[in-house]
Amino acid sequence: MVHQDIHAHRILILDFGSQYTQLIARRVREIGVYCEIRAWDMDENEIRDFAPKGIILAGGPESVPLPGSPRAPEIVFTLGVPVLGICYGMQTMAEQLGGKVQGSDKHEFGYARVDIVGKSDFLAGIEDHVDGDGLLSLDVWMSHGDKVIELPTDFHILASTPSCPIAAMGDEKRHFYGLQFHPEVTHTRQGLRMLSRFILELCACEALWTPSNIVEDAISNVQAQVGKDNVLLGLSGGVDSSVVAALLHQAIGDQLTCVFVDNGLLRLQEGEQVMAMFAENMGVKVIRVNAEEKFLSRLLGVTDPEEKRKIIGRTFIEVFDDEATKLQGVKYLAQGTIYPDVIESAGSKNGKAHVIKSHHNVGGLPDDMAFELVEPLRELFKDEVRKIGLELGLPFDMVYRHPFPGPGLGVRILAEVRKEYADILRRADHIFIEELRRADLYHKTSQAFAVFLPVRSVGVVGDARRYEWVIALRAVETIDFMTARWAHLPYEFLETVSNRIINEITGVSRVTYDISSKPPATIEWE
Ligand SMILES: Nc1ncnc2c1ncn2[C@@H]1O[C@H](COP(=O)(O)OP(=O)(O)OP(=O)(O)O)[C@@H](O)[C@H]1O
Ligand SMILES: O=c1[nH]c(=O)c2[nH+]cn([C@@H]3O[C@H](COP(=O)(O)O)[C@@H](O)[C@H]3O)c2[nH]1
Ligand SMILES: NC(=O)CC[C@H](N)C(=O)O
Ligand SMILES: [Mg+2]
Repeated sequence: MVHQDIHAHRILILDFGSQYTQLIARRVREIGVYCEIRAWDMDENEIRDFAPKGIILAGGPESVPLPGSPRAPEIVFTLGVPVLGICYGMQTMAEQLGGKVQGSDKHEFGYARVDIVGKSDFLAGIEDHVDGDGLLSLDVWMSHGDKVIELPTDFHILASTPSCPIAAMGDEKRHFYGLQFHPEVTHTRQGLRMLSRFILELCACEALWTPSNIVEDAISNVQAQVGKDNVLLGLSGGVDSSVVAALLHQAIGDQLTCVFVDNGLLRLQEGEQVMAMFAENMGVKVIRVNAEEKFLSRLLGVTDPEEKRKIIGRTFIEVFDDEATKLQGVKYLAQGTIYPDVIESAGSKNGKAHVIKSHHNVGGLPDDMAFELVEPLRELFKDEVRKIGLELGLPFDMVYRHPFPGPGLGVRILAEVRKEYADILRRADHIFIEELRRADLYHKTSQAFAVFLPVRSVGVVGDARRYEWVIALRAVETIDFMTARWAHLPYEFLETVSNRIINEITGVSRVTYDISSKPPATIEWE
């Protein structure tokens, strides 16, 4: 039984376009409190109805002194709840409450030490250093050009640096606070404590957002939504759909049927593993559809990445549709949509973000679709999805496996997709992953895979000339997949993988390692 509404104690985060806004939300969730990110121009009535226990104004690239720059809705300051402004959020708060902000194109970026000034509820007991005179200071991370140069009415300075005298400010009565630095990044050593202080003490939120509460809540919501009807779930064996399968299996048992589509673009033995795990071990109803022929024939002659993605997306839906028709009486389609998918597709809808690539499961659903959607992970970040996967009893290895995109090898063959290329790539990928596991490097990288390059290159294997294809290896480290650093894998390790791929796969004469980070490259090659 869920005795308390786990969404009741909630924080609203208004986004001014900073890259760190998602990070703030993840921190708030880590603290155990539900939060949502909304655009800075959220409707005032909606803000009232949202009923936040506190509001965070996040950072942004714009400059408060410039005409037309965004402002927080006035209601933020009249609702009677605590408000925390971070960077741009602090600057607009200062300006809107009667202070002054000075623009500058001189950027202050990186580590700074700020001195704590006076006493406040907000920073009491939070410090990194105490010098001989009892002066307290904090190690923080800054990224700004503009700064607040006059305090708004009733505010005091809480922290200061020589170049930024108002580095933190507060109005203790209303519990309005502003930080010029970023508490959400780990380089601000006490950042999490500051956010906890704000959320748990000043906003008086209870930490109800825990994995077991999330699971209980999701189960009862799904039961209420679907009643006695049947649900179809596209199961890929990836983290998100697997967690949905486990969750729905607990919630509605036999009303769930999963469809696993073998599109011919999967990793080696993927199908067998999915069937073993779900159908045999967990007793979930899984239909395995062999649609290799269908996918590959439609992809024949197609080389444009976006076109491939669209064909694959459409074909998936068609297969789900066919299966649902065969099953009859299926009213709901379940999906593993997670919160970043929702935020990012909203971004592209508002025209604020560019479409870099069309993800096959977002925005790809036909308007006249006969199903209603069940998306129990819609509010969760990937790390939360993983935690509830463990809570639901899925094995660690399944929950912490690398993501694998729905279009699969289709976007890792940089050419027309042919079965012979897919077969080569599958084997190369398998060797790479096997070696990563053997060297205990799999969980030290966030995602790793091989890419098939349609280039022939000369080699010599056992005195014989070879004129064959090139395989590129890609491995990245990332937390949120929005930015990523190429993984600095040991040379000896890369050597082992390269030797195995060239020696064991006759169609390959050369292996390269991708050393591009995201941005400017993306993780996948197409
Ligand atoms: N081969 C497949 N068969 C059935 N459904 C699939 C397949 N591939 C993808 N899907 C559907 O598309 C959704 C999105 O794919 P995506 O790869 O983003 O998620 P995932 O596979 O569940 O998790 P992960 O991101 O860890 O790979 C999945 O949740 C699943 O519903
Ligand atoms: O389910 C998916 N359908 C897709 O169409 C898709 N495209 C990219 N990805 C995955 O998203 C993450 C970021 O990838 P990019 O840096 O290439 O955009 C990486 O983890 C990619 O593997 C996809 N996942
Ligand atoms: N990170 C931020 O929010 C930056 C705010 C503002 N654009 C500045 O440069 O000061
Ligand atoms: Mg996947």
